[in-house]
Amino acid sequence: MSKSTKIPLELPILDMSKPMTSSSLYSLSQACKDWGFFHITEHGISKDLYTKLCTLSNQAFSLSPDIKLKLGPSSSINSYTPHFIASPFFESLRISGPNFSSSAKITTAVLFENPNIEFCEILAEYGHKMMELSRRIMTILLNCLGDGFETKYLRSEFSKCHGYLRINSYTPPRDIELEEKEGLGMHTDMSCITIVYQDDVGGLQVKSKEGKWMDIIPVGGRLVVNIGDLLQAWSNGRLRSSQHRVVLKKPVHRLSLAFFWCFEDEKIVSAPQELLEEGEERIYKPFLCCDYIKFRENSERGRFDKVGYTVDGFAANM
Ligand SMILES: O=C(O)CCC(=O)C(=O)O
Ligand SMILES: [Fe+2]
Repeated sequence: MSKSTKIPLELPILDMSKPMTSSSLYSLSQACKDWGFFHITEHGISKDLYTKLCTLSNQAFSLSPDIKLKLGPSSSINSYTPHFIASPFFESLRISGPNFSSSAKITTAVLFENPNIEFCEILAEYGHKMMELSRRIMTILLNCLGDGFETKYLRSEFSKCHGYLRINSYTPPRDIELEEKEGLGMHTDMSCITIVYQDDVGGLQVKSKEGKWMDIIPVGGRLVVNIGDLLQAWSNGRLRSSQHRVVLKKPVHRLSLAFFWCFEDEKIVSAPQELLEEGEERIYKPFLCCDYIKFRENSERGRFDKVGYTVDGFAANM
């Protein structure tokens, strides 16, 4: 991979402690249409919680491959993605809701022989805070889509959403400075929304409509939010699920925490009639959420990269 030019992207920053004004709603709507990415601050997740979660996660990743492989990909627990699946430089641990604590217990019991109580408590706190944050962000996105949409759709469409956390660890090769490498290939997320904490190493990039890769520069205290395929389909393309990737440029370890907030498996994803302008057709056929997840998960290619394995390839009304 040749060196990519560094093009930082200016995205709106949403202060979660303040009420939305009409101009902040407008700039958020534009960013969701153009990029499907924005930042949030004052989100209620403390630096202390991040520091603890990152330290414990790094301890888990530093264990031997034999121990980590007990968690997956071929074990029934299946909460670990080892190197060489998404990329040679990427490995990942998954903690699932709604009971983050019990998911964390199972995972940490395998890793550390006994459940690591501190790790479990921190993962449960993080999981629950992310669930609440996702709901608050969805409320704002519904307000971007139209007057009264929050009242109409938040409960009826999004109250059964579930979440899971993927802790991503990137280990670049030593000679990385000679040639950049993809730590995580181009993909779209299968979620409604994803909330990402990236450490200060950076490397997350989003693809513009013109096909240029733009850098999402990490800034302390800010989280990245991006729209996933399920919400792109539900909003009839008004909220964009953009292709993104992670590029490794420096010989330093990188950690990220990606929280995915998704519709329940049995939900039929279909854009509400009210969202369609007069004469506008649905761009996606209504589909069962779990059928889409299966379509993506049945192949590692679909899970982590490659165009075609997106909701456009699955349900577009062509
Ligand atoms: O590591 C990152 O910054 C982003 C990870 C990501 O895109 C994902 O896990 O889907
Ligand atoms: Fe992603």
